[in-house]
Amino acid sequence: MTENTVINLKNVDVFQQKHLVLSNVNLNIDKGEFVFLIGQTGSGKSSLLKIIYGDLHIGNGDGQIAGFDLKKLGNKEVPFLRRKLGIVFQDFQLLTDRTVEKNLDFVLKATGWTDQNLISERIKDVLEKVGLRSKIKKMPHELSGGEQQRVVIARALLNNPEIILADEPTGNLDPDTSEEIVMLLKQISQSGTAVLMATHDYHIIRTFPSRIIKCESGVIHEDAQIV
Ligand SMILES: Nc1ncnc2c1ncn2[C@@H]1O[C@H](COP(=O)(O)OP(=O)(O)OP(=O)(O)O)[C@@H](O)[C@H]1O
Repeated sequence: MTENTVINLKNVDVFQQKHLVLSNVNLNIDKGEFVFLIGQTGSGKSSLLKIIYGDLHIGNGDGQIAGFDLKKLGNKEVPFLRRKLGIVFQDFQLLTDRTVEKNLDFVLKATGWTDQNLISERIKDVLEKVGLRSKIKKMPHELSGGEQQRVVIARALLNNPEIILADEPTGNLDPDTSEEIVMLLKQISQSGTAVLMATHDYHIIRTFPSRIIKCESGVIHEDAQIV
């Protein structure tokens, strides 16, 4: 572990209730790294992400995530850990009853922002980053699937996260749009945010050669080869 480490898991056992999903997980991810997380359905990818964002408690082992010690993480600290993380899922989970701007405004206010000028600036900044500045007043249903996913990525960037966790972020998108989303996540990683992306999409993995971690038979392997 160095000063650049943002995810460090040591000898971690991942449980779903009493079921041991992954044992003895050792994983180190640095600032700015882009990492694919692969493995068959049920192999433990989402469970591993849940450990990282504090949704599952670690049993055995140790974990440091963006400066938080998972062993000492109580329910009260979880929201503070989540502010260091941007979470992007397959189903877009935008609030459907309000505009893009109001979706982002809601998250900033919920995470303690109060100055309306700073809020407006931040919303414009993140929309600029994802190429959607002109869609600020649109409702989610007026956007394509790819655009909605970009808004979700913009939302994940609001609090300048150290890590983006993406669980099948291209699962509902066509191949070209999927490539655009992954290109955007790659760009984000190049500006210093680590990205850990769970995917089943081998076309994407081949198109964007990156570090790969595979969940298989209850353990993780580093740098699995994709044929
Ligand atoms: N809430 C839960 N309670 C009990 N067992 C669970 C729960 N969630 C997942 N599991 C089990 O944990 C194992 C790992 O599931 P997980 O969702 O992490 O796999 P995954 O690799 O993300 O799969 P997928 O690619 O289908 O999303 C599976 O055997 C699953 O049945």
